[in-house]
Amino acid sequence: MLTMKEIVREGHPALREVAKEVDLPLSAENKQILSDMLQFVKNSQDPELSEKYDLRPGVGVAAPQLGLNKRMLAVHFEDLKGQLYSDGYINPKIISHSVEQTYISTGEGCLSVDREVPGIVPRHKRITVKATTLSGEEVTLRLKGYAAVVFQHEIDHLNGIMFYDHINEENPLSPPQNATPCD
Ligand SMILES: O=C(O)C[C@@H](Cc1ccccc1)[C@H](O)SCc1ccccc1
Ligand code: NI
Repeated sequence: MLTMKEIVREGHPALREVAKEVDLPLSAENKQILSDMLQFVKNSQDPELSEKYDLRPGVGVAAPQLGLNKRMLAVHFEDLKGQLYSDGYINPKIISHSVEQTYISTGEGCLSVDREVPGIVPRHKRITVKATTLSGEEVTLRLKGYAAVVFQHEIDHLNGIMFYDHINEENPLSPPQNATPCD
């Protein structure tokens, strides 16, 4: 099973690379990797397992955080309306997004960043994502608010972008124009 030992930390080159598209259908190896990533996120939210294996709670993880140059990510979370998002996604692509922005009022963290980085992280409020799921289904996701933020955070990892790259250096705590909090 994956633990925090497998998560690379800021400074590791994998976090600043643009990850390569993954061949489909998934090889057995890539299917196992993505399945392990999804299980890791689920385990990180389990009180007993997270304590037993010292897992930091997370709602998603991207393959570059395991040092893997692959466009794969896994998420497991409920949005603020209780809709569950729990799957692995391959070659996700944001095909459209709103001009309107959103943000988490308390800022963002990252499993690959072992420090607090205060600041508002502006994100698109609505995004449409095309991807292939762990089971091989081609899907189009229309995401808004918190779900849109989670997917943008993870897709950023596939493009070598860290959440703090989006924080306004002069006014880190000031919400951007045309933006409303998602929480
Ligand atoms: O490092 C990662 O990619 C996982 C992040 C994803 C994330 C961070 C901030 C906002 C949205 C997604 C971890 O989930 S950070 C820890 C965390 C745990 C619960 C809720 C939000 C963030
Ligand atoms: Ni992250």
